[in-house]
Parts: sequence; C-alpha cells; structure tokens
Amino acid sequence: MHRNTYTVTIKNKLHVLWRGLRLIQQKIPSLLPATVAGALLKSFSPFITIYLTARIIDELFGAKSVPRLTLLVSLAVSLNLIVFLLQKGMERIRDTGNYRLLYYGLIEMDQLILNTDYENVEKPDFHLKKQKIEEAFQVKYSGIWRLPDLADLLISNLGTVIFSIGLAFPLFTTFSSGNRSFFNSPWLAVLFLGFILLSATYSVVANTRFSKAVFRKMGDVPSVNRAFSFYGKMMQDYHRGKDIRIYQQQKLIDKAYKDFQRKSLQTFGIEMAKMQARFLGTNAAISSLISGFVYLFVGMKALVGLISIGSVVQYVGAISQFTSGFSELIKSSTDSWQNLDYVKLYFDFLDTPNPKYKGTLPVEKRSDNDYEIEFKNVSFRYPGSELYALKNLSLKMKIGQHLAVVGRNGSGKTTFIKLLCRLYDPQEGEILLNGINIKKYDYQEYLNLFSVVFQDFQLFAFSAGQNVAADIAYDRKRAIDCLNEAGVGSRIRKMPRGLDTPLYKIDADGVDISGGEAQKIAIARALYKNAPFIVLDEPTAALDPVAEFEIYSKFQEIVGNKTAIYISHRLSSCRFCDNILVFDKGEMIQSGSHDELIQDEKGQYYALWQAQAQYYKENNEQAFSS
Ligand SMILES: Nc1ncnc2c1ncn2[C@@H]1O[C@H](COP(=O)(O)OP(=O)(O)OP(=O)(O)O)[C@@H](O)[C@H]1O
Repeated sequence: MHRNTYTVTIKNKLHVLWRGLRLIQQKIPSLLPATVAGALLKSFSPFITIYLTARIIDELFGAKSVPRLTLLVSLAVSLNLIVFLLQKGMERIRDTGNYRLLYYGLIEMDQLILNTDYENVEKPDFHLKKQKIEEAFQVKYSGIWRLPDLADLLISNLGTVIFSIGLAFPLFTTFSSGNRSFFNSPWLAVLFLGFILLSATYSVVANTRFSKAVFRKMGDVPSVNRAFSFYGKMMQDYHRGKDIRIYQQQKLIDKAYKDFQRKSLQTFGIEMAKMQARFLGTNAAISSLISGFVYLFVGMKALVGLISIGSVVQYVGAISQFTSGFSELIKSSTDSWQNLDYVKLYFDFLDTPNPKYKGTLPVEKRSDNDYEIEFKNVSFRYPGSELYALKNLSLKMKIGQHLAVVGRNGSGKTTFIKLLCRLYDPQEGEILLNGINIKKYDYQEYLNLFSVVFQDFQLFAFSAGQNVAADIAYDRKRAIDCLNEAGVGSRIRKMPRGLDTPLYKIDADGVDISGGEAQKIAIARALYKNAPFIVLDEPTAALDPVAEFEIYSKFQEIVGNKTAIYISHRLSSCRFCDNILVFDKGEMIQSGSHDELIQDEKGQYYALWQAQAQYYKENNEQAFSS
C-alpha cells in the first residue's frame, strides 16, 4: 500500500517534469539545449586545467622539452578560452530564455484569471493556489521557471562526477607489479574508496535532512508573506491615509507591524540561520577531513614513487572535484525533486476546470431588438452554500420592457442579474432566450446582449475614453456622447488630456474622480456598449439627488426600445417602470405595476413604500423645520 503510493508519487512527479520540459521546449526552443550545452561546458572546464597542469608539471620534472611544454601551455590557454567563450554564449541564450520563461509563466496565469469561468474567480481556493505559486517563486524562485536552472545544476554536477571519476580512475586501478609497499596495495585503494563513499553517503543524508527541514520551514513563509504584504499595502494605499490620520492609527499600526516583524524574524529568520550554520559547519568539517585523507593517500603514493608529481595534481584535483560535485549533485537532486511539487501546483492551477457548459448556437442579431428572456422555475445556491439565493423563480422579460427589481438586502436581486448574464448557471430550472436554453448559445455572443452597471462596478486605470469604450481604439464622438448622456461630459472635458486622461493616480498624470463621477462613467460605458438589455444595479447609489433625477428622467429617452432592468432601493424610481418584481428571501413574492402593487396593503411592496415615505417625510420635516 505504502509502496504503491510512493510509486504513484514518483510517476506523477516524473509526469509533471516531462510536461514542464515539453512546455519549455515548445515555448522557448533554445533554452533547454543552451542549458545542457552550458552545463556540460561548465563541468568540463576545470578538468582541462587539472589535466594539462599535471602534464606540464611532469614535463618540467621530466624531459623538459620546450616544444612539448609550449604545446601543452598553448593547449591549456586556448582550450580554456574556447570553453569560456562557448560557456558565455550559452549563458546569454539561457538568461534571455529564462527571462522569457518567467514572463510567459506569469502571463499564462493572468490569462487564466481573465478568462476562466466567473464561478472560479469567486472561489477563495483558486486565489490561494495562485498566491502559493507566487510566494514559492518570490521566496525560493521555485516552480516551472526553476526547471532550467536545476537542469543546469544536475547536468553540470553529474558531468563533474563523471569527469572526475574518469580522471581519478587510474589511481585505483593501476598498481606497480614489483612494489610490495603498503601504498601499492589494492586494499588501501578499497579502504580509501570506502571512506569516500561513507562520507558521500553522510552528505546525502545530511543534505536530504537539511532540504526537508528548509522545506518545512518554508511552509511558514506564505503566512509570513501574507502578513508582510498586508502591512505593506495598508501603508502604501493612499485611500487609507485619511482614516489613519483622523483616527490617529499610526501608533497602533506601527506597534502591530513591529511585533509581527520581531516574531517572524525570531521564528523564521533566526531559526533558519541556526539550521544553516549547523549544516554548513558539519559539511565544511567533513570536506576538510576528506581533503586531508586525499593528500595523505596521494602524497604517500608519490613519496614512495608509485605516481608522478604531475599525477598528484591530477588525482588531488579530480578527487576534490568529485567530492564537491557529488555533494552538489545530491543537493540539486533533492531541490529538483521538491521543486516538482511547485511545478505541479502551477499546472494544477492552469488546469482549473471550467464547469460552465459552452454552447455554440449563434445569437440572432436583430435590428428590432426583439429578444425575449424567460426564467422557468429557476433555483440557485452559491457553491458551498446550503441556502437558496433564488428559489423557484419564473418570469418573462419582453422587448422594450422597463423592469424594476426591489426587495430587502440579501433578497436575491443581484443574484438574479448574475444568472441572467450566465455568470452562474442555475442548479434547477432553466433560462430561455427566444425559447432556447441560454446554455446552448455561444457565451460571448450571448454576453453581447447585456450592458450591466453592477453595484460594485469597477473602472480601470486606463484613459477615460478607453474606460467608456472598453477598448484601446474607439469611436471618440460616441464616447463623448455617452459621457454627456450620463452627465459627466463636462468633467471629462476639463481633465488635462480630456478623453485621454488616465483615471486614478496610478499613472503620473492620472486624475482621481469622485464616487458619483465614477458611477456616471460606468453608466456611460453601459450606454456605449449599446446592448439590447441594459441592467442597472443600484445605478444612482453614489449620485446626488439632482444627478439622480436627471439620470432617471433621461433614462426613458436614452434606453429607448431596449429592455431595461433597474435594481433600486429607492422606490420612487420604480414609478418609471412598466413592471416591478418584488423579491424576498430569494423568492419573487409580488409583481405588477407601481399602481397595482400599491393597492395591496398587506404586500411587501406597500410596506417598503410606506416605510420609505415615512422616512423621507420625517427627515425632510426635520431638515426643513430647523
Ligand atoms: N458569492 C456568494 N457566495 C455565497 N453567498 C452569496 C454570494 N453572493 C451573495 N450571496 C448570498 O446570496 C443572497 C442573495 O444575495 P444578493 O447579492 O443577490 O442580494 P441583493 O438582493 O442583491 O442584496 P443587496 O440589496 O444587499 O444588494 C444573500 O444571502 C447573500 O449573502
């Protein structure tokens, strides 16, 4: 059972590795070949010096032939130069490739967020996964972008181990037949090899332990980072600056931040540093011990005349290359193995399923806007929620109708709009467009039917014109007309660059706008889209009473033959509508015109109307009497 899970883990990890390498090869074809070539050159280069220096020393202590010495020195210099230049060339290709990989990897995640089903965007898990990927990247550079670096380390260290074994091989296999000294005994070679293997094994164990401990400690990083970024954002966000000053929260924030820094430094930084010092100290002691033995073993062999002086340089060099190469190989292998967990996280995120059924039916383009939408026994619960946000809703929206949706907070009004636009699909019942289930239509085409100003609408730090047109290139006259209709044209004209002025101060010449102005720009955006259905969810919440009146009185004319849906808590605005739907706890409990509904004195609409009328009366009387 245990073994089985282990095999599955290995298989999964190898699959992730294969997928990662294939992806890199497809997107940046030069990166992996340059990495492999660079790694081989890197591992080969020290051996040129070791081998040729040994030969030069032998020549100096032996025949002293000047032409041979010249040849050896020129060979050493030119080979080193060639390898160095090739290595640098590969490094350049690798650096550019790595940069492109980083860019590609991050963009790919952002693309997913922009295009995935809306349902995913509202799930906290979805964002947590992305946060983990980004944190692993920021703190340890782990993830898909580290694959080439780790491949470089693995190949170069493996190369070092292989080349050093090749160069040190004769030391353990060549014996002088006439010499019966202890240093010529194969048993000494075996003993020495045993010692090297023992310390290498220790190095494997210590490395794995250390990597695991670091990995465990890294588990604390996301929460530490989250807190750091929380404090960072809190202090940088100039919108919070007002509250901080008015309530004099500087001391509170400063103390909380310092306490957190102290705690995280203690539990994370100091403990990690201690662990590292212990590990590095033991490693340094072992490698000095090995060096001592190597010098003793090789030196004694040379002393009793079994090997040449040049060979001392060759063997000592090769064995020390082997020990450092071997320990680095182990370290890079454990790092690579753990990095695959982050690569898997990256692919899991990219593989986030899109549950929405995607239809292909084109939406008929009608110049008469003759579209009818019907909700048939629609019920809906948000994912993970037991409660119905909408229950058994049935209604028809006919072309050109002006519809108001009213009800207390949380009664399901916005949810109704979300279902209408297919941001979510109902669990029960169906929604039909001209008699066909909306799921069967091509989603993008279906979305073209709607302009919505959500309660929590968002504008972006693009230019005012681009915000209105939701595009880079757009019809300037139409944008100005829509801004005028929404009552914010004169404000935009007064901005330093008119339509081209960036909104918000993220841009150096950006302009901050008021909440009401933002709402008017959002209305202009809805008008610019010119869709057959226009939905306004609390469209005048941030507007002053005069602007509100203007918008409502003009809307009749602006909206024209479009089907309009207003969600509003101000019942006075409902009088403009043909039909009013009253929602309560997810159900539609009343519908009809204002005049009809107001007749039902036991109904919810009457109660809401009376409550509002009473409130306005009392407040106005109070305001005007003082
Ligand atoms: N993303 C969500 N996940 C879970 N429950 C939600 C979500 N959004 C809304 N709800 C719940 O669904 C119910 C209906 O919410 P909805 O936003 O549709 O109400 P509303 O009538 O528009 O309210 P308001 O007048 O306050 O805007 C509420 O109980 C709300 O808490």
